[in-house]
Amino acid sequence: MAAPSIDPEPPHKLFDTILTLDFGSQYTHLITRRLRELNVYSEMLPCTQKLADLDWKPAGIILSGGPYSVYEEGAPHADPAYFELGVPILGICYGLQEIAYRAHSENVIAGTAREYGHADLKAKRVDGHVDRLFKGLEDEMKVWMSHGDKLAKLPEGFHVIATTQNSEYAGIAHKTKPIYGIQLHPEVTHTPDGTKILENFAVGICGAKQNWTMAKFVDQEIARIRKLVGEKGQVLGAVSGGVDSTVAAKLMHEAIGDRFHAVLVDNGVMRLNECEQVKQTLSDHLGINLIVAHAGQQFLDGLKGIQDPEQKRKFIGGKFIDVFEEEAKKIEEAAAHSEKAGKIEWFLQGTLYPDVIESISFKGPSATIKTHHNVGGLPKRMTEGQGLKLIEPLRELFKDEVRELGRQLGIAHDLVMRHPFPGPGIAIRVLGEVTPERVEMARKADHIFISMIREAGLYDKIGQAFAALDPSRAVGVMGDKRVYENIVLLRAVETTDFMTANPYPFENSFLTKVATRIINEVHGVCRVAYDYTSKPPGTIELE
Ligand SMILES: Nc1ncnc2c1ncn2[C@@H]1O[C@H](COP(=O)(O)OP(=O)(O)OP(=O)(O)O)[C@@H](O)[C@H]1O
Ligand SMILES: O=c1[nH]c(=O)c2[nH+]cn([C@@H]3O[C@H](COP(=O)(O)O)[C@@H](O)[C@H]3O)c2[nH]1
Ligand SMILES: NC(=O)CC[C@H](N)C(=O)O
Ligand SMILES: [Mg+2]
Repeated sequence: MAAPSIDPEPPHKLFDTILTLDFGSQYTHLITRRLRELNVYSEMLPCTQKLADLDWKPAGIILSGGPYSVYEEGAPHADPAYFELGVPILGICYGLQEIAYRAHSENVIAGTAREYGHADLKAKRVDGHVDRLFKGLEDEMKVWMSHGDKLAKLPEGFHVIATTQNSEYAGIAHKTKPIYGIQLHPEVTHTPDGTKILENFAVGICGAKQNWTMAKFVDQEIARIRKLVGEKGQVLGAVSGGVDSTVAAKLMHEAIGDRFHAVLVDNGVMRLNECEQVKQTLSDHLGINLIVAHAGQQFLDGLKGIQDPEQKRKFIGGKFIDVFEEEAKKIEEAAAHSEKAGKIEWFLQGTLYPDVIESISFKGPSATIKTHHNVGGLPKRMTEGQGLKLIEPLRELFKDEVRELGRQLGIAHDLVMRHPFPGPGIAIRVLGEVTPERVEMARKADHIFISMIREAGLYDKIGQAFAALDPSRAVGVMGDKRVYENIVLLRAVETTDFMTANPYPFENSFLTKVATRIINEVHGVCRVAYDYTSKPPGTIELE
């Protein structure tokens, strides 16, 4: 995982920020998402974060849900100092139980029945009106619950602000301090009024300004990069033509112009005409100084004989660095006698917030399913070997925020909405051994599939689609002749976060047309199959 970059003025110092302390719920990041959708900036930190180690003051604090029971040994607890800070606090589910438990350990017990799913919540009226947490939500509302523990008693100094049939204490508030607790999950879409509750907390109660906008972020980020890099600093960036690296590159170009050097590695396993197209888009349309390093042969030679997916990924990750290191040297040598002479000090990376969240989440990094080449090792060996410092302008953003940022920067719709494409490219879509002939078959099939998806107007409805080549062969009859040829696997998924995904439900007739074209046009293929596996248990890529 990327090392933190040096930030002179990170967003939490520029915007009113709600701090979300993560107690391990599956939904914690959604709290941050919902707040940002309200234009309120929010960051998530593990529940073990001590207030004294925080160098900024949050406008409010949210304690998330979590899988533990507050009363069990080893259960996590928030630093008591947050309760002395004087800023509003909202506990959600485990967070509510944490608030009650710290008042008295007997306040929370195991419930007799788990409450999982929908419930009808009634905000309680006091002197004729509901609490300000439920402002504008006077009527009964549908909410979503997921808990087994419950409050046995109301903590001292609190009163009830909402109930459900099963939860006497579905919402509580301190009588004099701005401390709130709710048993329901406002962050999930199954609670339709949840965003309003979060807005009432963040804006109404914490007084956070709703000024987190992409336009403002762009200006601030450009200023931040200029300050960080200085007047002469040079930045190297690995740019794939994918959304993240293109947006990061454009931002960098806006900030420092030609002192930014983008390098695209033609690794021999890119899609049809991809390198030419990326070069054209970046150089001609976006004005970015892009160098294409033609290293296809090196990659394909090194892949010879490798069957194992992890071995392929590791080889490709390592080779990428070799090529970048060579390019960095070449750029420095070429500039040696010009006014741009000097060492390249910085390395740009398109790290996104989900990567950061995964590394700081209380649950800890997830088990390694596959080594993503960029996360696995690229920056570390790169930065250590070359003594480069990392710069990560997107590390606070979610993917759809990056897309929005791309639009703000004037990047064309097609590029902004482009499906992700993994760094190891077609090499992990040719299952088993990678040979130039097999890469070519997968490449042609992929091109036909994607073109037909575009023509059918389906591209933006699909999260990611591609064709892969199976390592086995099948018998067929073509032109009255027996053939024993290759099998193409088509995969297309609907997903928003790429963590979970469902197969895209194409019409049969569409898939039949795609299969016919692939068999007719891609020499060496006699069968086409569609992959119906969701993620989990499958992953999006096949290797
Ligand atoms: N062929 C390549 N040449 C140079 N850099 C690459 C190449 N492939 C991947 N990278 C680097 O690896 C990073 C991670 O790749 P990843 O696919 O996650 O992001 P992306 O390509 O920018 O965007 P997307 O997720 O939309 O494909 C890229 O941001 C880029 O820095
Ligand atoms: O840059 C990348 N380098 C990699 O090594 C890599 N492996 C998978 N992916 C992409 O990550 C998303 C999730 O993929 P999986 O479900 O296969 O893990 C999907 O979008 C995949 O395309 C990669 N991206
Ligand atoms: N979703 C949650 O935060 C659950 C909290 C606690 N583990 C319970 O079962 O009640
Ligand atoms: Mg990519």
